[in-house]
Amino acid sequence: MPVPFDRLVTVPFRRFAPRFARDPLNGIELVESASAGGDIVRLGLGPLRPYVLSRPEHIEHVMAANPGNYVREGWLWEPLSRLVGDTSGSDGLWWKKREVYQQLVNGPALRGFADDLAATVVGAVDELTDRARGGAPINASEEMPRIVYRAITKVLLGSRISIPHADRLGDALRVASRAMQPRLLAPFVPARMPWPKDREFTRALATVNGIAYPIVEQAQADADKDGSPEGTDIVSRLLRARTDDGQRFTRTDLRDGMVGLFTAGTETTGVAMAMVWAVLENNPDVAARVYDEVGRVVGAGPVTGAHLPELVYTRQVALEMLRIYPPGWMLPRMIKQDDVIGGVPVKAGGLIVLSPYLTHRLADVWPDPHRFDPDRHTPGSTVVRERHRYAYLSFGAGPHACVGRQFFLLEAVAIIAALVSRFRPRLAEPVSSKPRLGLTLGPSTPVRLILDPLPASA
Ligand code: HEM
Repeated sequence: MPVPFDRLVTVPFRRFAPRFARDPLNGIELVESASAGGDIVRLGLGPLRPYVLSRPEHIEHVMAANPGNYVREGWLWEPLSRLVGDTSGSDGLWWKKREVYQQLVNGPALRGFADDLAATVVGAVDELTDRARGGAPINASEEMPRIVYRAITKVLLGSRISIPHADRLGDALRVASRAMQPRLLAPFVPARMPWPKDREFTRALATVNGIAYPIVEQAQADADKDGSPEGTDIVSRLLRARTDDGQRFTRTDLRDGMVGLFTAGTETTGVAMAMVWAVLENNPDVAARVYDEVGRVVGAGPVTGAHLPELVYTRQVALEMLRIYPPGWMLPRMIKQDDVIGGVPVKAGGLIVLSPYLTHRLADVWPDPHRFDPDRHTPGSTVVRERHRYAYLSFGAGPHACVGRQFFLLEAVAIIAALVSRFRPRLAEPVSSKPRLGLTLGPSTPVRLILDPLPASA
C-alpha cells in the first residue's frame, strides 16, 4: 500500500529541543513516532527548523535526482570541515580527491590488498590474545577501532606511518570527533562563538596536524628528489594527481585528503565493529550461522584475503548491522533553491536532514524492521531485487555516496572471521540495544568482551 507523501508534520521546539539535547536518540524517537511511517517532519530547532526526510522516494529526490540543490554546508559539515577540509565539493577539488579515493579503495586495487588487509587484522587480533588471557575482558570499544586503524593505515598509508603514530592519529581523530558533539547538539550556535569541548577539539586537531603534515612534507620531499612518487598509498596517489586545469594539490590539500579519508574510514567502522558483538550475542541463531560459515571456510585459520569473498553470510551480517545501527545516522544538506519534495515546498537556505536511522525503520519498506535478519541481504534474492533502490542508506547515495563501502565489507568480514576462527566472544556484561547518537551512532556503553579460546588455539 503506497503511503501518501504530501504531508508535513511539525514538531515544536519545546517538545523536541529539550529531549534532543538530553539524549539525541530520544529526540529521534519522537520524530519517528511523529512521522508515522514517512511523512516529512519539520523540527523546532531554533532558527534552523530542519526538514527530516526518511522515505526512499524523498531520499532519491535529494541525493540522486537533484543533488546539486542540496549541498554539504552548515550543520555537521562546518565543524567537520575544521578537521578534514572543505566537504562541499564547491571548489571542484573534492571531486578530484574522490576520484583518487575510488582508485585506491575500490575495484582491482581492493582485490590487490585483500591479503595484506587480512594479515594486518590477524596480527592485530594476535595482540589481543595476550590481553584476553585467563578470561580478562577486553574493551571492544577501544580495541576494535585500534584494529580498524591498523588495517586502514596499512592499506592507505603503507610504510609512510609507524604503528605507534597510526595509533596516536586514530586516538586523536576519535577525540576530535567526540569533541564536536556539543556543536552538533546546538546547530544554531555560530562557529565563531566558543562552545564546550572546543579546546579539546583544538588540542586533538593539533595532534592530527603534528602527525599528518610531516608525512605529507616527507612525501613531497621524496617526490622532488625522485620525480613522480611510485607508491600506491593515498599520499603518493594524491601527489601524482592533477586538477582539471593541471594544478598539483597543495600541502594543505594533501593533508586534508589524507585526514579526510582516514576520518571517514575509521570512526564509522570502529563503532560498527564494537556493536557487532552485542548484536551477535543478542541473536544466537545468527551467531551460530556465522560460526558455522567461518569454521567451514577458514577452519583454524589464519584468515587470508582468499577467504573473504566466500564469507557471504558474515558479509550479510555486517550489512544488516549497519541497517539497524547506521553509524552515519543523519546526513544533513543545505537547500540552495526553493523546491518541492513529496508535495511539501522547501525554502532556499533551509536545512534538510536525511536519516538512515529512520528510513531503516519504516515498516512498509523493511517488514518487521526491528528484527535483526541478515537474510534481507541475500545476494540475488527477490527481497533484494524488489526493494526500493534508496531504501538502504547506510553508505549514503548519489554523487557523495561512500567510496569505502567495499573496503568496509572486506574489513568487517576479516575482523569477524579473525576473531571467530580463534575465539567464542561473549559479552562481559549486557549492552543496551539502544544506541548512543553522537557524530556517529554507536553502543551506549563500552562493549567489554571475554574471548574464550577455541580448543585449537587454546
Ligand atoms: C561502517 C562503515 C562506513 C559507513 C557506515 C560509511 C558511511 C558513509 C556515508 C553515509 C557517506 C555519505 C555521506 C553523505 O552523503 O553526506 C560516506 C561517505 C564517505 N565515506 Fe564512508 N562509510 C563507512 C566506511 C568507509 C570507509 C572504510 C572509507 C574509506 C576507506 C570511507 C570513505 C568515505 C568517503 C571518502 C566518503 C565521502 C564521499 C564523498 O563525499 O564524495 N567510508 N560514508
